Amino acid sequence: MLERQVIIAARNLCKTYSAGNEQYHAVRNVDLDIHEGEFTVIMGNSGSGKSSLLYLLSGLDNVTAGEVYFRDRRIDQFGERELSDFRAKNIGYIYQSINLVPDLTIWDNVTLPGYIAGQKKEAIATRARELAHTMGIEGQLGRLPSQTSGGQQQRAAIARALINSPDVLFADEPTGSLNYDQGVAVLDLLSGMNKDGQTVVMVTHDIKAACRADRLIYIRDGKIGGILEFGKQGDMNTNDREALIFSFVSQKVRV
Ligand SMILES: Nc1ncnc2c1ncn2[C@@H]1O[C@H](COP(=O)(O)OP(=O)(O)OP(=O)(O)O)[C@@H](O)[C@H]1O
Repeated sequence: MLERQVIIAARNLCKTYSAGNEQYHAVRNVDLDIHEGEFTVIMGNSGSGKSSLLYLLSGLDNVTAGEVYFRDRRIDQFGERELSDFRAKNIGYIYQSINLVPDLTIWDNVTLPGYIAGQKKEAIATRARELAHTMGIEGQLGRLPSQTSGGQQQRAAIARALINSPDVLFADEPTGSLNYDQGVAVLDLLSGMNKDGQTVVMVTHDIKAACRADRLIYIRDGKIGGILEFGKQGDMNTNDREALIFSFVSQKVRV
């Protein structure tokens, strides 16, 4: 087997939130490697710290303690400007709540991060047209998000996350607000991009969605509760994979 390249590494990662006099330890001493080209899925109960972990790995939030490396660069020590430049160029993020800017058209939403990353107008437009075609939202580009369906908004959010051809695409429950067919279409898009080499890290509650994983990480109380490795196995059918994930997750929930 080829040696897997680590693209993001977390060491002894901690996140503590303060609310009034109380402190909440959402991420506790996590050591984790994300491999280049893999489809990593993160599962765990509600409130277990999945989104918090994603924010730290992607440089969207500051760590309380510990280290985050992107290849050989230590991003938790970046200043604000360096961090936002890093995020714009290297990271794509699909938020749990879609998060399109309501008074910008779909086109403007999709292209905005291109301008933030300092790309040329023509290059942004070419990439945006290409992504709109792949995502099937060409007919919606002139509309406001409120004039499109949830599935179209989610596909626009994916296009926006991909406009700068990021090294890593993070997706926080990208199918959470979609109906079954829309959800499958979005997962097919993510799987297709992964087959073409895109590194994907996705949080989901859905076992069927988790079947897309090469590697499944289970989070419990802010810690890694277990890791299930599939690799790029074409030989395991979806039913067997689903049964394996179900038994893995059920066991982790019970422990
Ligand atoms: N800004 C914040 N301030 C205080 N506590 C927070 C904050 N953000 C998250 N938390 C708490 O940290 C814990 C982990 O939250 P997080 O959103 O990471 O969980 P999650 O596993 O993604 O949950 P879900 O599956 O419900 O989205 C929760 O108990 C949450 O209430």
